[in-house]
Amino acid sequence: MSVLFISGIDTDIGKTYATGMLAKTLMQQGINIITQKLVQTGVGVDLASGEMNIADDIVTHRQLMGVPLQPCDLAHTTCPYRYKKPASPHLAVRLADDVLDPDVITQATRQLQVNYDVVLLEGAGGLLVPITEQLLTLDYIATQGYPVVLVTSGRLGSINHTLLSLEAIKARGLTLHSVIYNPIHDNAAQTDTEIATSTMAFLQHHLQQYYPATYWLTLPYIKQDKQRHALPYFYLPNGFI
Ligand SMILES: Nc1ncnc2c1ncn2[C@@H]1O[C@H](COP(=O)(O)OP(=O)(O)OP(=O)(O)O)[C@@H](O)[C@H]1O
Ligand SMILES: C[C@H](N)[C@H](N)CCCCCC(=O)O
Ligand SMILES: [Mg+2]
Repeated sequence: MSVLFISGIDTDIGKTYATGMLAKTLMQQGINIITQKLVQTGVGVDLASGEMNIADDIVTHRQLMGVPLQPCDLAHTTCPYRYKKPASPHLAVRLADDVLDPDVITQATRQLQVNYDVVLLEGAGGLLVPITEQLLTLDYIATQGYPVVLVTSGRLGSINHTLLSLEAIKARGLTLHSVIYNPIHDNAAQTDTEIATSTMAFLQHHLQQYYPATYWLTLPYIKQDKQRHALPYFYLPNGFI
């Protein structure tokens, strides 16, 4: 499998951190890997050139990987579609008076595949986020047949969001490659730790029962200044890729 689609149960659930950490770990295992962002909203404009900046999530991926921005980043191949409004892509595209052509994204992925063995393609928000008025993220994944990695957490509400995402993936006949549990909400300030622990156990059990071939991974907590602190170890099961 050379393209994995990284989705999550919602926006801000940790897809970017999971994608960067996966890329870093697989890179350390000798895999020639790159990340891509489906479409980025909430992007700033470079004052000097007037051009849209490189996608924020791509910048974070490279920081986590510990590599500089690549030529394919500077050429925006890793995220051709970038928009100013921090909103659902279909709205951000409309407000920019633009048209998003999914074939452009597919061509960008194919171009990356020429130079890299694995592409991790991060979505925007969750699986049913519209990238155009007519096309949901999941519609796009289904046309490509990409296996899905789903990022979740232990915050109250995650069980429902996770199982709904699994139903949607199954309904399209797609492969659920793995579920990544992000412990970001596991401290008492964010949610009840008893709820987080129970949510994790419930989801793990559900996967063992109904998705025995799916990997379960736990993302480490990453200190905010990722460039100064050594990154924690991210355990990937044997045969993950
Ligand atoms: N494992 C983690 N360790 C530390 N901080 C985290 C972790 N996961 C997420 N965060 C924090 O939560 C924020 C949101 O996470 P992230 O940007 O990965 O979300 P996302 O799912 O990629 O959102 P989007 O839909 O906008 O792409 C991050 O900016 C970071 O501050
Ligand atoms: C701007 C934000 N951080 C994301 N990149 C976009 C999230 C879109 C969510 C749309 C929705 O589910 O209502
Ligand atoms: Mg992201």
